[in-house]
Amino acid sequence: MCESLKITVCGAGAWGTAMALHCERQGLDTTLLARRTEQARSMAAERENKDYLPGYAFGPGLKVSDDLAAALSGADVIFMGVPSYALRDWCRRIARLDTGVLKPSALFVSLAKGLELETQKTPCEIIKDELPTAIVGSLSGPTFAGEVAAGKPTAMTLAFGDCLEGQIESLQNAVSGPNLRVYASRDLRGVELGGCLKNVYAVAAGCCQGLRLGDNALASLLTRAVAEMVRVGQALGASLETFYGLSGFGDLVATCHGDWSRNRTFGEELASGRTAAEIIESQKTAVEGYRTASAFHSICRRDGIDAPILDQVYQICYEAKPPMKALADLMSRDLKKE
Ligand SMILES: NC(=O)C1=CN([C@@H]2O[C@H](COP(=O)(O)OP(=O)(O)OC[C@H]3O[C@@H](n4cnc5c(N)ncnc54)[C@H](O)[C@@H]3O)[C@@H](O)[C@H]2O)C=CC1
Ligand SMILES: O=C(CO)COP(=O)(O)O
Repeated sequence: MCESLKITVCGAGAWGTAMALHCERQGLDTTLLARRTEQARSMAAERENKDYLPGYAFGPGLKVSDDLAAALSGADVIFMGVPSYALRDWCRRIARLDTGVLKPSALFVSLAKGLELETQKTPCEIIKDELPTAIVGSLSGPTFAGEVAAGKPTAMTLAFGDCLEGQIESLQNAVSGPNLRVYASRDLRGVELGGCLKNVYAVAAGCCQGLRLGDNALASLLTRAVAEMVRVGQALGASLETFYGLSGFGDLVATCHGDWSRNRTFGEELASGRTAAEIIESQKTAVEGYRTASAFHSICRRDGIDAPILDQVYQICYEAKPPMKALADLMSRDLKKE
């Protein structure tokens, strides 16, 4: 059953590439689909993604393409490995394909961890907007691309709201192997929100580390971030337990500590005095926490959700508030019960 699954990974950034490498090693019929022809050509020639994930050779069975229709034709599982801000464009291109290219039973699995700035929608909501009949889910957790590409042990959560139990199980089995263990969840909203929220808290953690505030400060920040994550997530319809799982607490810990994290590094650079816009403009890799902080800020203001850490990250990113002043404001709020 697993060996017959046809997988297409849309987006040849670091994470899409790592997932494609993993699926190929699982023996799945896997195609990595790039948006740009020149990138597809260089990956096919070099058998490596030198732009976004250098140093990890493609397995012999991994196919590379820039042909949307050919790559998606007959696919059982379509991983959307693109940043949230590029997802709607990808979905619109897919929606324009001829009828019959996509299998009606195809599963669309988002790998993205960010909210759309303008609509404040999650990646799966964006996919549903553009492809209303698609069956959508999310695969999330503490999963730095380089470690998955290297085959280091990893665990993650696969969430679907509306597909058949057998379909989830089949994908869970197909993707799980000796180095990757996939848990299943029905709380799609919680899994998506956890992945989006942790990227904003990773920016705060980076500020904390950049300012050399110490281990006590970082531990306190992460603990209060979990409390805030639960409060925001529950207000938006997610289940509490999900935030204590791999896609919530698990990814928060990884992203706030890991040297790999672009969001955490972005926070460190903010602490060094650079402005958010300047840092974002100077790099081509995704820092989802930047736009996502603004999207959550709008949601929390609209719905009256108390989220002081998100609010301070927003002010640092968009109102040029010095991180040290943000810390002072967090510390001087009214005292509370834990
Ligand atoms: N890198 C990682 O370790 C992990 C990343 N993720 C998530 O996966 C998603 C993709 O991230 P990465 O693969 O790391 O990205 P990346 O930073 O490696 O690459 C950016 C990708 O976005 C594409 N892109 C940039 N601007 C675009 C635009 N305007 N229109 C269309 N495409 C554009 C680039 O061509 C490239 O494929 C993000 O939501 C990220 O949070 C999730 C888990 C792990
Ligand atoms: O989501 C990730 C790890 O799980 C990657 O985090 P960054 O986008 O901060 O690098």
